[in-house]
Amino acid sequence: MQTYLVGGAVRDELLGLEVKDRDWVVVGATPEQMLAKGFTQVGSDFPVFLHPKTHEEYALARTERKQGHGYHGFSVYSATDVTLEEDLLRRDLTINAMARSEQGELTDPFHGRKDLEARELRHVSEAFKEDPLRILRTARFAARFRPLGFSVCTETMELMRTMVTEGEVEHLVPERVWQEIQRALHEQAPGTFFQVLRDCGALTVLIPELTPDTDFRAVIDTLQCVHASNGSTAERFAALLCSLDEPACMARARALKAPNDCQQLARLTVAFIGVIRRLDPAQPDAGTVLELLEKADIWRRPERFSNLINVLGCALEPANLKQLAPLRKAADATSRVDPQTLMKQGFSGKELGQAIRAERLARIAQTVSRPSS
Ligand SMILES: Nc1ccn([C@@H]2O[C@H](COP(=O)(O)OP(=O)(O)OP(=O)(O)O)[C@@H](O)[C@H]2O)c(=O)n1
Repeated sequence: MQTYLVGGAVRDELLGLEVKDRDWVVVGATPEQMLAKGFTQVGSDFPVFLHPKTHEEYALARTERKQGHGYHGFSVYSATDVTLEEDLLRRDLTINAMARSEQGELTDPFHGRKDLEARELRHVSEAFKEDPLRILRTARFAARFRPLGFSVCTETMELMRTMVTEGEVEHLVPERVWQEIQRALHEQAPGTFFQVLRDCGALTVLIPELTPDTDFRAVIDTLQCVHASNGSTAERFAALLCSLDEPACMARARALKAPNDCQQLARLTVAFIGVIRRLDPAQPDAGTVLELLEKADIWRRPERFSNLINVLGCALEPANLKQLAPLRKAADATSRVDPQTLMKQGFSGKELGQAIRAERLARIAQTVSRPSS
């Protein structure tokens, strides 16, 4: 029995990066031997075990072959005669297909180290085609390692284009797609993820609303700006969809099964952008401003409002950016309207609602509808 460190840990160590998760491959062992050593088996699809002390994952060497479309229908073969090289061959990218033995020796049959040095993301073999999720993974690695100078090599980009043409991307389930998008949004260059998907044609399937006419440079810059401000997933997702109109944005957010907070922030972002572009910068209309603040329910959701302002600060064109200051001032002024005071004045029920609204409107008019002095 031989144990090897594999995948991301070997890659990151060679890049001089911090290693977070360590995955291991065990060659020449049976499940019974692993259990006898105190490992616990996890996952029913393939033989993967958790180390009794470190709880790191140890997978028995295996080969995989695809039978159906998409992410379903893999047949897994695991036995003591599966070699390390065979296990590495089933992997996605050469930089992820290296192994290090317990003695420190590197096994690198697909020249992952050379590709690391050349900063190239390259598929290991044609088996890459068997898993369309790998298109998203490759785009994600491109987004992660872009600051180090990595890009997808020509041959892999070609292969990914073929996979898209053959309809493979359509078989991915929304949950898996969302998982990759969510991770990609937090990589170092999130825009690169979508650029790679665009270059291979997958974006037309996954987010068709981002059409060839979309100002993609602006989308990438907005994403990068939100990334630089350490924005949440919802802020990043809103930045991604901010160039759409409200119905298109909502339809796509739902189809992607984005979580509720992401859907809502994206919807508010596109709604605000649409109205802000039409506001008179010298004298914004108080009623319109109030409607916007109501739509965002800023009094009950102040944190979401500050997320919204952050995305808008990245998404708006310079000419419209100056509208954010009056919006903030209006938010501040209206948040000081106290329903308790109005109740003491005798307002209740529907009238209380109207009085609150009237008071908010008056305060907005005072703060934003006059040219600021
Ligand atoms: N669809 C996939 C998923 C995983 N792998 C292989 O399994 C390893 C571990 O997968 P994962 O933990 O998802 O990725 P890491 O490379 O460890 O990257 P991360 O830093 O994101 O954890 C990868 O390196 C790769 O060799 C693969 O070939 N194809």
